[in-house]
Amino acid sequence: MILKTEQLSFYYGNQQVLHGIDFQIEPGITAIIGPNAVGKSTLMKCLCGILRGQGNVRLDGKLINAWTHEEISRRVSYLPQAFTTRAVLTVFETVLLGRLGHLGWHVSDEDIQIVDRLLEAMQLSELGQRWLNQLSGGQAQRVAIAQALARQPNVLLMDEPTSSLDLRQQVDVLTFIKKWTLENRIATVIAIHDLNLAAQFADNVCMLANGRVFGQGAPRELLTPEAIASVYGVTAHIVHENDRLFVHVLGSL
Ligand SMILES: Nc1ncnc2c1ncn2[C@@H]1O[C@H](COP(=O)(O)OP(=O)(O)OP(=O)(O)O)[C@@H](O)[C@H]1O
Repeated sequence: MILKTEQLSFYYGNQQVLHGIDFQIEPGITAIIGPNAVGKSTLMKCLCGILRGQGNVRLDGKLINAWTHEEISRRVSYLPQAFTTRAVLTVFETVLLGRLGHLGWHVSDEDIQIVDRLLEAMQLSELGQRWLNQLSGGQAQRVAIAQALARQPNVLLMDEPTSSLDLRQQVDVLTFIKKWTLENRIATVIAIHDLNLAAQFADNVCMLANGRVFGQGAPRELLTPEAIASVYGVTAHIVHENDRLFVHVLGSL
């Protein structure tokens, strides 16, 4: 177990958003799914210590409050839903910034190799010298993902990392994130709306409803018509084909 919550609750003022969440993250990919405003981003922010709720969050068994900010940021990389920066930087420099925690007196060959590999994987090699403010939404999102990976964390938290990407990019980027997760034996948590992508790439799914964990388990166990109806209020048909699971949404209940 790398990251764990015990009876985690969170309030914004008087509004309780998370209600006693017990959630465990193992190496591999965990998808957090659930309707709008259910608390996915809030949970992600609690997992990396940006927000502090009631109950416990444990990183490598130790309470998150007991780690310093630097210690957390060396282990956990968090990619927020909206990546905005006014910094005047090129694409290459922005991804290299992800190496900040690793840099010694100078930028090593290894740092450059990692940045080059990530730029290539995110199909950004041609754009290395482009200014950040000259990118499309999808390109900027891939720069943010490359920077998060460049930090080489033990835990990678990504809030809707494919929301601006076209169909091909969604698949290519998630395929690379999965490969990176396995290669580095890390735990990657992805908040995502697309249930088909969650089924395709996640080893584990955590389904939230009303600020609570509705269920956690393998996509096949969790993504049933009954669960989808109960959590999203839609009727869905599930098809199993060539070891893959497909969710067809038929309509609102
Ligand atoms: N800074 C804040 N102050 C007050 N309320 C907030 C704040 N951030 C989020 N909320 C509220 O908390 C609830 C959960 O928001 P959160 O962003 O965690 O949901 P989400 O599941 O990530 O939603 P979405 O799928 O729409 O991105 C919502 O009702 C939201 O309006």
